[in-house]
Amino acid sequence: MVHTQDLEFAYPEGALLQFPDIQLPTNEHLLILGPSGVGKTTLLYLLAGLLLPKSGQLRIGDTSLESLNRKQLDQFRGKHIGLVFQKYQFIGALNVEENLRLRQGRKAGKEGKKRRMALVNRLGLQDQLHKKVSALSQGQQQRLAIALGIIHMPDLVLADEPTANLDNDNCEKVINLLKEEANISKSSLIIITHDYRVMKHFDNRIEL
Ligand SMILES: Nc1ncnc2c1ncn2[C@@H]1O[C@H](COP(=O)(O)OP(=O)(O)OP(=O)(O)O)[C@@H](O)[C@H]1O
Repeated sequence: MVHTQDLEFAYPEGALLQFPDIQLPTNEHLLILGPSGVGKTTLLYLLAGLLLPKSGQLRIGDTSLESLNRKQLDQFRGKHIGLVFQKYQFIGALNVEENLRLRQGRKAGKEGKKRRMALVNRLGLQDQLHKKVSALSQGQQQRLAIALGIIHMPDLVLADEPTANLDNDNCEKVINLLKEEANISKSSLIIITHDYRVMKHFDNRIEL
């Protein structure tokens, strides 16, 4: 469950950004739409605990993020949140499988391998496992970003502009993959975008 109330943020010398309240039950999906510059990425960073609000409350599951210090926030994010970012979070020196294994952590073991293989199969990346990330096509990198955001079965997946630069066909595919994978992982899903093509895929929407 994601719950925010009266969230406000201001960059140094920037205007005050105020965000509508969010109430998202477990396993549900939410689309946050808005034009460029309105504060979408800032809200996503607040939800991920990467920025701290000026005021307001933010709860994910039973945890109030404002009660955590930096280190606890990092630990909480690593375990409970999955990020699918505009700028991909790959380690270029590693191949696809190594990137995924690193994200899963040391304890993943046999179950982790099963999960990894099932996920890459569903995302059509099974033949790319031993390739360096830089050798993947843009579409493959986009699917790897989804895999990295969800492989650890987080409570909440946050996706920032996942359909940017995609044609209509790939836009549909990426949204469907995100929704399907979130359902399989029993993760709540929040997508932030200025891409109004995505609107029809979500009943639950907030406009900034
Ligand atoms: N690091 C920063 N320092 C100062 N101001 C910033 C910083 N990052 C963003 N801003 C400003 O805060 C506002 C919100 O930015 P944000 O990136 O959250 O918008 P956005 O809706 O995600 O935009 P876009 O769709 O173009 O990515 C904008 O006016 C932006 O110029």
